[in-house]
Amino acid sequence: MKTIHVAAAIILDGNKILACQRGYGEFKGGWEFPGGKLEPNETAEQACIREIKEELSVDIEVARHLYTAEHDYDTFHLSMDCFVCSIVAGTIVDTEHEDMKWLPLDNLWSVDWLPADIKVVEAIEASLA
Ligand SMILES: Nc1nc2c([nH]c(=O)n2[C@H]2C[C@H](O)[C@@H](COP(=O)(O)OP(=O)(O)OP(=O)(O)O)O2)c(=O)[nH]1
Repeated sequence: MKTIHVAAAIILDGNKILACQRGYGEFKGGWEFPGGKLEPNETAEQACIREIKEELSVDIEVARHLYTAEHDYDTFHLSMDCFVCSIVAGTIVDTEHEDMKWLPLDNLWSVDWLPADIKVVEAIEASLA
């Protein structure tokens, strides 16, 4: 099975994190962390910063790597590096997602996360909540 490498941002603002709802494709309607696939010769951290700029139009700073989610979907294996980040410049303009929510750390299960994200949310609860 092919492996897809993705970098995702857990954007923290006070006691809230940003959750985004996919607007297209196979996982449309599911909730995720903003991010995307690594390009050749790019580190996961670089991909994370680039994707957030492309998707949300803001500059982020990466505080630390929190968790790598490994998940077998039907047609590919996902390896997703998740970084705790904060916005350092700009205002969010989201052109890509169906919806977006700032979720309080004590209410992270109020959206329907993509399968690979369940363990990420558990890791957030264990270390941030
Ligand atoms: N960005 C992101 N992707 C996730 C998460 N959880 C999860 O299973 N995925 C999956 C969905 C996609 O198959 C893949 C991410 O790829 P992507 O965001 O570039 O989405 P995509 O394949 O539709 O992008 P593209 O080829 O159209 O540029 O990882 C998550 O929390 N964030």
